[in-house]
Amino acid sequence: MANKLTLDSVRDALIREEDSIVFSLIERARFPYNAPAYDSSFLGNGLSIAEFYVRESESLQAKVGRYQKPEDVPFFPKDLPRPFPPTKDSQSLLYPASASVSVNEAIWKFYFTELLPLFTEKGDDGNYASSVASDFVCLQAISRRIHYGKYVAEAKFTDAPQDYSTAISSEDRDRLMNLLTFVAVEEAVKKRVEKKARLFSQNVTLDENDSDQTKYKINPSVVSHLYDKWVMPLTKVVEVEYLLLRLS
Ligand SMILES: O=C(O)C(=O)C[C@]1(C(=O)O)C=C[C@@H](O)C=C1
Repeated sequence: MANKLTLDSVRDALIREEDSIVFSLIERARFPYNAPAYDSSFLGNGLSIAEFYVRESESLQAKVGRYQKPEDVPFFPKDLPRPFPPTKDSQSLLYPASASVSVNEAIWKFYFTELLPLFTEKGDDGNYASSVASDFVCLQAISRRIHYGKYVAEAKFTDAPQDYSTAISSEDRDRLMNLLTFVAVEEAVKKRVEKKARLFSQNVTLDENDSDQTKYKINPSVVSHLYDKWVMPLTKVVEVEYLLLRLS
């Protein structure tokens, strides 16, 4: 995140994050759904391969200093080890009491139960390790994008402190939701991510007439659906929750 927080600079960061999300989904779509990777009885330790992989990966990443930034939110924050390299005390641009907001439980749920079956083929090719490694990249990219909502909220608050303070003091969630919603921006986001999915996931060949160019590695409309149904609504939840803590 840039040093100076403006709504434009945060929106630029959100746009950049779209690339990461689209590419991560394309990578995961190389493998079929692979149901055994999500079966909690498969390993015999009560955890699915996916959950085991994410827990262990987060533990390692925490040791080397990840999860110090408000947009990097772990899925399993309990008992994460402390980082052992000295971490630079980065000046957060956020209001400290609000930095801890997390909607990762909701992200975990929609990703595995609703999104994954939408963009992977049915089937089982045994590539469980590669599948869950790709899932983790998808989850982190989606989570980071959604938790950037904290910066969006801070920028909006700074632009109109009076309007927001009144709604925050009366804990008026509906008013906050109204204040921070820009329908035209949301429409543009949905169109842009669909276009990116179309461009990034086409088969590039040198033959102009090759019909392969219209075959996509992921269905572009799934990406706009992802944004419409989960990414933007959850970003707004993060914004509201952040703001409600903003004056505490
Ligand atoms: O750009 C903003 O103003 C945001 O709050 C981000 C976002 C989004 O998630 O893309 C969410 C709410 C707005 O209605 C528009 C877009």
